[in-house]
Amino acid sequence: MLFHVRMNVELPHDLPEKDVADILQREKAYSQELQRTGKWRHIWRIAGQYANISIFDVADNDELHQLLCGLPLFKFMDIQVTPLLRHPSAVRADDS
Ligand SMILES: O=C(O)CC1=CCC(=O)O1
Repeated sequence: MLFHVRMNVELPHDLPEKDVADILQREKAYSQELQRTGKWRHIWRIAGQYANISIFDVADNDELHQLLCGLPLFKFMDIQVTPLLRHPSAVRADDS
């Protein structure tokens, strides 16, 4: 199942710099590992915002929930999820 996920990040201003660096390093490693598995298909920065648009390809809602809850930045994020399905007018056989 494909999901469009928007993640808005808001880090507390009083979070110590070394904690921020640690979280961001772990976030990058976690995200890149999921991208390598194909579960996190796309990640795009939203211009001018500390936010991204991502596409996940996972088995079901439960798997998506588990993956999102595992994000090191999870507690600092506002996450909006939109389930996707193929449009009947799409001309490509896949979305790669
Ligand atoms: O920077 C972001 O948009 C938050 C984020 C999600 C995965 C990642 O590496 O950073």
